[in-house]
Amino acid sequence: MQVDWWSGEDGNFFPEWRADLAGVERGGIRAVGATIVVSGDGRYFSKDVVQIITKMAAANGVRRVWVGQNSLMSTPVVSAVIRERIGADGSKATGAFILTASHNPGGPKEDFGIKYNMGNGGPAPESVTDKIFSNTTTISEYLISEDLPDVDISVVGVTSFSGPEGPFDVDVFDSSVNYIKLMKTIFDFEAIKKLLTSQSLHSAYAKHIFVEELGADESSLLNCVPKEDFGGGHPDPNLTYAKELVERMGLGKSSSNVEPPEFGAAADGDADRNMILGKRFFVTPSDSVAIIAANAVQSIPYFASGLKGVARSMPTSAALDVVAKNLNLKFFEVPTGWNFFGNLMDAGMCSICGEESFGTGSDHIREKDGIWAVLAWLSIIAFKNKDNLGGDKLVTVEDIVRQHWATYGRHYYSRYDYENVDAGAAKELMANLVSMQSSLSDVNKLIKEIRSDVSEVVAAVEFEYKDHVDGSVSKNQGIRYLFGDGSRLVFRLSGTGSVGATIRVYIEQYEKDSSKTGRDSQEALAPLVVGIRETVLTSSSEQSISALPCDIPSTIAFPREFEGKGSTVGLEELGLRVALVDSMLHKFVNFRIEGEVAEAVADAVDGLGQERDGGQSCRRMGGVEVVGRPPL
Ligand SMILES: O=P(O)(O)OC[C@H]1O[C@H](O)[C@H](O)[C@@H](O)[C@@H]1O
Repeated sequence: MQVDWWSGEDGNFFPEWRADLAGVERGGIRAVGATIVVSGDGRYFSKDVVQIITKMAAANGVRRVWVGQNSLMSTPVVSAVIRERIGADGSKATGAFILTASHNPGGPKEDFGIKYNMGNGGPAPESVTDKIFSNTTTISEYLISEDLPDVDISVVGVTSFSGPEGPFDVDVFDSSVNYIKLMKTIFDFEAIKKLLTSQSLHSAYAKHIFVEELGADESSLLNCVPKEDFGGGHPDPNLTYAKELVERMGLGKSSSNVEPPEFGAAADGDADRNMILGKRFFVTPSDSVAIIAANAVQSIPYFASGLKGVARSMPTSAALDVVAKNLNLKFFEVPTGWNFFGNLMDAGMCSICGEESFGTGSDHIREKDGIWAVLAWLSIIAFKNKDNLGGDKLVTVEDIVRQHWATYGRHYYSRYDYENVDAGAAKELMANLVSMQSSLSDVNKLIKEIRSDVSEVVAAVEFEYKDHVDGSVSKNQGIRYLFGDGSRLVFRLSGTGSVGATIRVYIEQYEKDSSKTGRDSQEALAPLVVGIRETVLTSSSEQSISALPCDIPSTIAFPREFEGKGSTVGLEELGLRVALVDSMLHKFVNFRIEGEVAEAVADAVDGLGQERDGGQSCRRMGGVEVVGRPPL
């Protein structure tokens, strides 16, 4: 379709701005003549924003805007489109505006966000985002072609305009085609097709890939029709928010007679994060990337000739490090944020990477990729069962994880989040933790007084990263306390929290003895948790302590790992341990303990006072609030 959109009265539309734009780079991103992708997870406001950005692009001399049909394009697909798609006129994308607030809820009263991805398909690096931010502090005017008509983005096709900045095209297309083509070059779809009997998935692309391409039953898909408000749900793929899936997989509280499927997975709003589940079994993201790396060469055709290297973000558990060491692979530890992996991949140094925040991916694109992670897991399961399909007993997700622990050892792992903390006080708390680096003997004395069975802190360091490729340095990336037995405690300030500050505490302990790798995470980590919480409290001033949330209780990122029927830990014992740990912390803050363990805690420490809250099972004991959801 050809449209003449410009209706400037004197034929001289914003001439001074045009002159300014000729050859100018804005924030390091060249606008004139560019081809930009604009799309996202389809959340509320996306369709309006597509039209606004298109009009601004036209006014800024952009040559083409590529839009996913109905404004839909997941973050990994955007990355693939930037890297792989060639327009009808031979054009390639310059960069992309991704309209999403990722794993945060959507809707008229919820979140909206815009991310910018670069020409390599990856997120903009700090140098660019810093520049964008600094421009926002000085901007005094912006260009927009308000008379450019809206484009119907529900219909696939190119609309060409001619206007004062020259020709301008809006190309609306179905992005799943490019992505599926790419996935077929990576995975053995036939092998996965043979395997698929039942699974549960969440993604706009799920139907096309898993039902149409791989033959899965449509009833195995949950929430796969994009909605502007995600149906009122919270799109973070974790055990707390993917409630329906968690129930279906036998990890919830309801005792349904229906046998759960062998495999379940979830993605977030823009399908870059993923959660992998087996029947009554949760795979931590840190284990997931390690297991994919350990099995990739045999199970995934794309990696058949070997891995260039592997990488994880700093707070992610060291499970991947052990795989790298055993398989003699190059290994990198980078700060939190996917852009750090991109540089390594562009330089051919890394094939597979992952983060504890439910991100897993490879160098096929420059973003984390939820569907890729699901296909990777299905490929591993298909490979492990290749001589066994139709047999009585499938090698399951749980079998694969337990085999992995038996071979490489297990990293028990938990993350605690303190949300909505006063930003100044959070900074102070972090500064105190940094200053404690110089008094390790005091820290050790303190910990030993509380628990003699915790090994010594041998180093406390603030993580700083020098990029292996461009030499840039990223400072203040979190504080690590490293223990003699390989355990780690990490403190970092979240970069994505939306109110005040969020402090994250990551707790990790390595167990090599295969007879001990089957324990419950909370039981295994209990001594360490006691040590660290007391350490935090001692390091903190009155001000930062009181800034830790009281009204809004701290949340816990990973619900307690369920061990299925054969739980090795008595809830009562576990409850007492948790109570011990928390009684130390809640001297100062309300700490929320939830779910089965919460009940056990409540029973164990009953008598300290209890209340009912809004019909929900809830008791308060001193500062501890107990509600009916699973903890860690
Ligand atoms: O800073 P946090 O809140 O811990 O979030 C960290 C995460 O933020 C975003 O989702 C990035 O894409 C991830 O790469 C990163 O891991």
